[in-house]
Amino acid sequence: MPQQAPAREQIPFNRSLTRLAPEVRPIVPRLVGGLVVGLTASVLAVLVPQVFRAVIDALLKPGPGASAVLWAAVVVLVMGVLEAGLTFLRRIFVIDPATNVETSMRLKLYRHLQLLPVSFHDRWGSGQLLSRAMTDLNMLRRWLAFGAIFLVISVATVGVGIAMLFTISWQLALIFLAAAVPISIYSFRFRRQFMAASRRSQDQAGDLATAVEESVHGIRVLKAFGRSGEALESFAAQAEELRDTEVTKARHLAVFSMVVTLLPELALGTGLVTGVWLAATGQITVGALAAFFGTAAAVANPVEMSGALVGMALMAKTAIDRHYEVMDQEVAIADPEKPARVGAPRGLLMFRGVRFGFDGRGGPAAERPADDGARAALHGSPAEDGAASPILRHIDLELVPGETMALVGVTGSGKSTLLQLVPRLYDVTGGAVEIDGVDIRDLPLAELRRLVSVAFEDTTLFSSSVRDNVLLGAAVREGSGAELLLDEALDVAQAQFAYSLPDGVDTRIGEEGLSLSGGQRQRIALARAIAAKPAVLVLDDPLSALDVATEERVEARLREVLADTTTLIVAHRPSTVALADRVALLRDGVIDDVGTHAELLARSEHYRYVIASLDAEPRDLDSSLDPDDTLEDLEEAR
Ligand SMILES: Nc1ncnc2c1ncn2[C@@H]1O[C@H](COP(=O)(O)OP(=O)(O)OP(=O)(O)O)[C@@H](O)[C@H]1O
Repeated sequence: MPQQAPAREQIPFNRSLTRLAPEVRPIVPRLVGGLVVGLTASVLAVLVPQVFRAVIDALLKPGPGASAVLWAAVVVLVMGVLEAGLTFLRRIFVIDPATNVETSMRLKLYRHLQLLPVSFHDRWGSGQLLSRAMTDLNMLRRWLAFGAIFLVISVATVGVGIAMLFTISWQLALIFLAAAVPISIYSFRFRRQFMAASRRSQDQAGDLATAVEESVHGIRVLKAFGRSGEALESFAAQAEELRDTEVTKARHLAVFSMVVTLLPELALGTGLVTGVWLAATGQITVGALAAFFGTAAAVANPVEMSGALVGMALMAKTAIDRHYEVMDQEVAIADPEKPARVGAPRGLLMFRGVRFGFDGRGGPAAERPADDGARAALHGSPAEDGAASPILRHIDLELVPGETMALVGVTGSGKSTLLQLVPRLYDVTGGAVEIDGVDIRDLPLAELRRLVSVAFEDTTLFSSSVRDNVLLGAAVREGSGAELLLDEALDVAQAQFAYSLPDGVDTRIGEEGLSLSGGQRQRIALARAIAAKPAVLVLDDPLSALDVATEERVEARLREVLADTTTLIVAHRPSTVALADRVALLRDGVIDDVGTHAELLARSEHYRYVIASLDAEPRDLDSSLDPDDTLEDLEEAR
């Protein structure tokens, strides 16, 4: 299972917000518009008590007060309508742009995920990426459209309100202001606690999403081994952990909300007693007293909301941090600054002193290649020699154009790893892989991946038609040329079954479509590799799931294709070895020997051992390889 994302340093709030600046800049005018109308609506609400003050004071004065009441009613009505209209306008101003920011950030994240090397995806759980792409960005949108604006409006409303309170009575305003001191002190503690819990919960939600994804993917294994119960238990434990964190978060929020509700209420109570005394002693008018309570209530409202608003802001901050943790990951495998071209490809594939090792976290180990200092400087290869013991210590191998070479070695010797270096799924940590004499790191990635085509042992099909899956890497993907390519590829891979599917080659396969058998999937994947018409074909045991008869048919057709395509093929079966012109024996991180199957059988004890331990069938060993190799030879080697 991929590990969880590594823990990061605490990033100050303002620095997190600064990261968002380029995304938010284009929508600033709309946000400011939303803010202005929102503020105006809020200030109107704070001003309403001033009208009451005027009315009450007018009524209490001797003389006719009825017209004042009527006017006041009209003013309050107009203010109410205005406030409602402005609130509506605020939503119109901010919803669209906030959604645009969410979509644009999601697209950038997706694009970056596509660019990031396989080593990154080895390390990060899919749920962590899923939760960042969906939940975090959704939260950010809601904060931009509502939380951020309301936070500013609330602060401004409280500011204006307190200023109004001072115009009414400085004594009463001071009482109200006194409540702000403990609130401010407590808010620091709340911020720290809530931010930690929020980070924990968003990470745990990501892990939970990974768990769901893994168990859905592995549902057959879980069922077949009767381990659904254990899976549920482990999931329940993770879900429980998340629940605990959510409860902790809610508790912090509840305590803070209690403080910000209680203190203004206490201030109001104290203000009531003091206000009545001030009015009774003639220090303020009755109208002023009424206005004080109206204004204080208008101020208390945003203060009470501040718990939720601050909580939302902290969750949005966590979402920003989590987003940029991924966006900050270096695209270590990228196009070269000065790209080279191969011209008309011949398909000469060379491994020159290639070294490679994983760093224990799935990434390529950092090392400075002793034999390739200039290259290292050019490509910025990381330093720290010997960060991990290399799987490939020194690979020298040459495949001449059109040659088919089988790669054999004991399990775990690094065959698949070596193959993955050719399309640059991982970069060598020393030495170089070259195609037609050009270091593959000097080729634009698009060109390299046009030159090289792969079929992995573990086939991945996408949720789309057979046609789209097969033509995924093809130069032409529409029209009669594409149809010809498709027919040919399906024919070579013996995947004609695709025409008999419910909608023929338009049948949707993959995760959301029709389920195919392992052998059918492998043949579609093989057809995909063939349809790309590469100069170099890299096949990782592509026939392992086929039955004997189908394998024979695929091999017969594959030989024709392989005749003029340079092919490196990992072989786990003697019949696959039989496809090759030469065989390379991988042992202890080096190419131990290269030669024809017969030559290696004759001179390499280790080769005889490896061949004997392959998934041998009498048919394969007797007929597919070399007429001189007898089963007795192989049994002896075994
Ligand atoms: N992403 C990865 N992160 C860390 N180690 C890895 C990773 N992929 C492979 N390895 C390790 O590299 C070694 C070589 O693996 P590789 O899959 O290349 O072997 P192989 O020769 O193809 O094996 P097999 O014949 O069983 O398919 C193994 O020890 C494996 O555990």
